[in-house]
Amino acid sequence: MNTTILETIAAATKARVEKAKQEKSLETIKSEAQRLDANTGFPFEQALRSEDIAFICECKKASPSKGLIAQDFPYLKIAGEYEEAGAAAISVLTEPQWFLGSNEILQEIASAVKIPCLRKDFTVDEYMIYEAKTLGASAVLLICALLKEDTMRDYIKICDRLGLSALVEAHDEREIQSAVRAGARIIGVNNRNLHDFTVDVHNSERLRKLVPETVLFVAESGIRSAADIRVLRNARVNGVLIGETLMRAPDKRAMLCELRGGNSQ
Ligand SMILES: O=C(O)c1ccccc1NCC(=O)[C@H](O)[C@H](O)COP(=O)(O)O
Repeated sequence: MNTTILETIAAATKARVEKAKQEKSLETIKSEAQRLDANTGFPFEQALRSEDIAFICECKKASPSKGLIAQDFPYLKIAGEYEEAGAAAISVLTEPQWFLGSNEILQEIASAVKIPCLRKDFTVDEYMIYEAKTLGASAVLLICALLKEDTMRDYIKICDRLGLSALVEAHDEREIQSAVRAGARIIGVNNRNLHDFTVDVHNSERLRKLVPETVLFVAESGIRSAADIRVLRNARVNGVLIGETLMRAPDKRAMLCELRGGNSQ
C-alpha cells in the first residue's frame, strides 16, 4: 500500500519530538505542564456549546494539498481579526515542514487573544500534549488514524488532567466508533480525503448521525460558503473548523459574516 501523506507527516513528527526531547526531557516538560492551572473549565468545549454554530478559525500559512497559502503571514493580526469578528476559537498549525507552523506562533497567539486556541498538529507522543499546555493551548488534536484506541484513551485522560480539551479527528464510521469508545467528548470529522485531497462537506453531514448527541461535533476542512454552513447547521454540527477560505480572504470579518449568512456591508 502507498504511504499516505498522514503517515509521512507522522514519521517526520516523531523525529521532531525525539529532537525536542533531547533539548527538554519528557519529565521536564511534564512537570512544567503539571505546574500550570488545570482548573480551566475546558474553554474550548465551552466555546463549542455556547453558540448556534461555533467558528474555529485557522491560522495556516501552507498545507500539503495547497502549498503556500499566505506569502504574507501576520499571524497575530490575523488572530486578532478572527477574535474581533466573533470566532469561538482559533486553530493554530504548529507543524513546521508542510504547514510552515511553529510552537512560537501558537505561544504568541495564545497569549495575545482571550478565546481558546487549538494546537493543530499530528500528536504522536504524549510529549506533544504536555508541550501544548506549556504553549498556552486550550485543546489538542488527536487523529484516530494515527493512534491506537488504547493510546487515544490514555491521551484523552492526560488532556483531562491538564484541563485541555481533545478534538478527536475521524474520517469514517469505524474511526468514529473507536473515538466514542475511547471517551472522546469532541469528535471532528475531516472532510478531506487524504489520498486524493478532495473535500466533501457531506462527509460530516453523513457521519454526524453516528455521533451521540452528548458528544460535540466539529466539521473540518473544505468549508467555503454560506451554503456549506447551512448544510452543516441543518445536520446539527456544533462547530466548523475553517482554514483556507479565511486565510485567502482579504477581509476576515466580512468573510465570517458572509459564511454566517449575513450581509458584510
Ligand atoms: O490541508 C491539507 O492539505 C492536509 C493534508 C494532510 C493532513 C491534514 C491537512 N490539513 C489539516 C486540516 O485538517 C485543515 O487545516 C483544517 O481542517 C482546515 O481545512 P481547510 O478549511 O480546508 O483549510
